[in-house]
Amino acid sequence: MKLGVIGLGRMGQIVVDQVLAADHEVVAFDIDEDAVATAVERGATGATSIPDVADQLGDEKRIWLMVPAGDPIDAALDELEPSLCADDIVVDGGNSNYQDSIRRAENTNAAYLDCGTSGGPAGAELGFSLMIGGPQWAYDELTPVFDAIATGPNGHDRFGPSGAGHYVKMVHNGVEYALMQAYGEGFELLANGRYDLDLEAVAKTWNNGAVIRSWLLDLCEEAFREEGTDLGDVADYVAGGSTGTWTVQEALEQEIPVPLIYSALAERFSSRDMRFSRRLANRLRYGFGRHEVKRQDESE
Ligand SMILES: NC(=O)C1=CN([C@@H]2O[C@H](COP(=O)(O)OP(=O)(O)OC[C@H]3O[C@@H](n4cnc5c(N)ncnc54)[C@H](O)[C@@H]3O)[C@@H](O)[C@H]2O)C=CC1
Ligand SMILES: O=C(CO)[C@H](O)[C@H](O)COP(=O)(O)O
Repeated sequence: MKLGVIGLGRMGQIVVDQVLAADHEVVAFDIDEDAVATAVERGATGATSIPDVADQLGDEKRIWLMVPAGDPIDAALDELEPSLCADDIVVDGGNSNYQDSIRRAENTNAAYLDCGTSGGPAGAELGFSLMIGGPQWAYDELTPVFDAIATGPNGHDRFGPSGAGHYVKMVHNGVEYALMQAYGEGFELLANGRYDLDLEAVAKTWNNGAVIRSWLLDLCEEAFREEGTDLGDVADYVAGGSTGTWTVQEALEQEIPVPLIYSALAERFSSRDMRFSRRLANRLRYGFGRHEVKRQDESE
């Protein structure tokens, strides 16, 4: 199969590599010329623009978008649309909102597959886990490509019509937030608790047979090994947040309680600013109890 890959960043270059390794052809494009050059070095054919990708693919175009979620997806689709027809297939492998994916599927001439991708750049050697929504025929047609990019045939599935793939990935990310928060809280207690512990050794021991072993715990072990048991100068700041926000919004709409996921999201947000509510609580304790007001340079 000949696959067009648009977006050759951390994830897109892996898609290129895996598809080439499975003996398919790749036509690669990115707005960053260096990224295109890298893909060409690895065996892809470079394209100079999105319409050039479409031209090089000929009839029955199969195209994988791996650009950032949001406007870049719409911009890429706007450029592709004049070249697309009903026999073509476009996959969005990024972290798009499932509602955007439903809208895009309705507004394109091609079959549109929304594909949640998990595993991250660090998991590339194993292959990804792919959560897919959209027409069954398009999923069947692209199964050789999914087999190549995923861990194998068990590493991908179609979960329903348009939106289902990104919906499942949205909830996956909510679970990811909660797991990270749970590991974080456990290690925070150990770091400040009764014993002088080597946290890398704790993570390693837990990862060998413990109930809570996981890839995220592998990554905890790596973090303590590389940064030190006190995490060195790693900042108290967690970026991201969009997929967790969507998960919580959806849970509210469905009236499903997700307190762990919400707490993890709130912890992220509260890492970004000094919290007004905590500052007010600090001052109120003085108000009612004449407890000392901690000032900013002495808050540790
Ligand atoms: N990095 C990760 O761990 C994971 C990322 N994702 C999702 O995959 C998608 C891509 O993520 P990354 O590869 O990490 O991002 P990235 O920022 O490393 O790469 C994005 C690439 O898209 C290119 N690009 C942007 N607009 C473009 C356009 N209009 N036409 C062509 N190329 C364009 C950029 O130049 C860049 O090379 C995002 O939706 C992200 O949320 C999903 C799972 C894991
Ligand atoms: O999808 C992913 C992992 O599964 C991406 O790494 C994503 O960026 C994580 O979400 P956030 O940026 O909100 O932390």
